Amino acid sequence: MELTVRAPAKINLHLGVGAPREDGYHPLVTVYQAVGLYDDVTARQASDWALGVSVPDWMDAAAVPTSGDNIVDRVADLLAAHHGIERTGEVHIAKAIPVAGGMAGGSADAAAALVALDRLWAVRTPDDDLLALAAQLGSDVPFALLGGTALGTGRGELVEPVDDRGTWWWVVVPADVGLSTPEVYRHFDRMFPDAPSEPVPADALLQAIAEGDAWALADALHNDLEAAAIDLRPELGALIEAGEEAGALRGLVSGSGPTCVFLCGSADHARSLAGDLASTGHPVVLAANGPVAGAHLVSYA
Ligand SMILES: C[C@](O)(CO)[C@H](O)COP(=O)(O)OP(=O)(O)OC[C@H]1O[C@@H](n2ccc(N)nc2=O)[C@H](O)[C@@H]1O
Ligand SMILES: Nc1ncnc2c1ncn2[C@@H]1O[C@H](COP(=O)(O)OP(=O)(O)OP(=O)(O)O)[C@@H](O)[C@H]1O
Repeated sequence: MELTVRAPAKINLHLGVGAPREDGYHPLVTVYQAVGLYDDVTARQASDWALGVSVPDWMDAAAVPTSGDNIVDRVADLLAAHHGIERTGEVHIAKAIPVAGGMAGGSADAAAALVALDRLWAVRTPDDDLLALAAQLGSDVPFALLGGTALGTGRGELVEPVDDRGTWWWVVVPADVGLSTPEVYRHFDRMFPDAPSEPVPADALLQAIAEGDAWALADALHNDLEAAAIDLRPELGALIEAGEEAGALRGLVSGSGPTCVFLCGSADHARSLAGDLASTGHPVVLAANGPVAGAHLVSYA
């Protein structure tokens, strides 16, 4: 048996971050959107456990761990322990989501691997258990299972779908070198020692997407980690300015960065902005629409 599960990248349309909790995590009010950039996880039966990774030409293969500390190794350990079985399988991750880019690529792989190994091992884990295991693996992982557009609270692991009437078009510009998520949160704490304990609410954003109004969405996009990411990588500020000057409705750092995303008014607009940014010295420029589905089976043989 061989099966492939596909899982999407995310953008945080709204990322409100509060002062750190006692456990060190930051309380969040976030609106996630799954966008059409995907990693594929393929799993086949084997007597042992083996994991391989492939990346597109533009990605640094060395940035993805393969010797036992990939998040997919942790998924296999956790799901096997949950069912009291040994982990087995030959698993391959085909990456397309920028690594350490603020688009939850590792979380997408974790969600895809949960779905793939659950099928491969025929253990029929109930959805609620899958969501609880996902939350143990990382704050962004439950959303990668759910997909669509969703409100995230707690440390981001509590997710519920929200009304989204738009089909939104994004241009995505990854950086050569990723940023560490914990480092960006630490930098946020240094820059904003008086951050309120309650994160900024997402009301304006939720209204904009419920109405499907692109200009209202452009106005309402909000990321509390953006200033910290730009302070660590000042070139991101210039990139956002360049994208907006080239006609994006709005540019924004994605999550903890350093990937920047640009909201466009249509698919044509996204194609033309992507061309403009590519011709001004950005070697990798991608386009993606959202919302799209969470982790889902795409082939089974
Ligand atoms: C920046 C976001 O991508 C926005 O969705 C997420 O908050 C990050 O989610 P993630 O990468 O799945 O994060 P986790 O694997 O749960 O945590 C990694 C580290 O990020 C920091 N972290 C994460 C989530 C959160 N609400 N507060 C935090 O301070 C902590 O230092 C934590 O040790
Ligand atoms: N399957 C994987 N894909 C990518 N990185 C992985 C994977 N497994 C482990 N990692 C490690 O996790 C780190 C963070 O990777 P990831 O691509 O998930 O970052 P991110 O997209 O910024 O995360 P987020 O947006 O959820 O904060 C990488 O630098 C890498 O060392």
